Amino acid sequence: MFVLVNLKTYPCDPVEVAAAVRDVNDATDARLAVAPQAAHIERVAETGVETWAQHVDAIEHGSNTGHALAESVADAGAVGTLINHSERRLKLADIDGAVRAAKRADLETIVCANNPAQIGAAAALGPDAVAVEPPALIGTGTPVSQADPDVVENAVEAAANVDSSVSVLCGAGISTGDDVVAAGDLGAEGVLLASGVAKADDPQSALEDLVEPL
Ligand SMILES: O=C[C@H](O)COP(=O)(O)O
Repeated sequence: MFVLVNLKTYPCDPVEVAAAVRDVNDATDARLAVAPQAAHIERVAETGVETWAQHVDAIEHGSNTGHALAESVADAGAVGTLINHSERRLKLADIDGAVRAAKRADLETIVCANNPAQIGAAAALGPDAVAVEPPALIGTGTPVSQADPDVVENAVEAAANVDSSVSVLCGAGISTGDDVVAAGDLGAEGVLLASGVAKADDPQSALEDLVEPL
């Protein structure tokens, strides 16, 4: 399983969490990575953890003030990027452009979507993976893999119907090892999570519990 920890803009120490993700990754068969804010990518990547961006824009070098250029994110140390996270929604054309920009910079891509229908559309854009996240469950601690298993199974089916090479992750409310196992049982190849680790008093302990059954 792939466990991608999104730090969003939570007031955690990104380097401390990154070091915990790195150490737990080294002690498990699961693949763990972290997605810090853009301003923290370089410091996080220096810990040796697999580092992802939270977003890139559908742009090239040029006059794009305030945008996130895929090449700059890669230069800072990211190896992949989320696109169209529920908290950073894009228009369809911009999702397509962001996937292309990420590929140009050799970044792995995960396109997020709200539901299985959107997952099918996202898979058609040719990302490496898609992630289904019902917005109503994000940050609630109620795991999508248990509260809404149909959405995960239907997302897996929707992606496979379009392109069987596109992996499917799920996210929202996932905070325990049982939640991750349930996601895998529904056909997800990974999970996207945030508050369960970024808001934990002891992120390393939270991560150890997450991967313990894997
Ligand atoms: O990117 C992560 C997802 O939005 C899930 O967030 P959460 O684990 O806090 O529910």
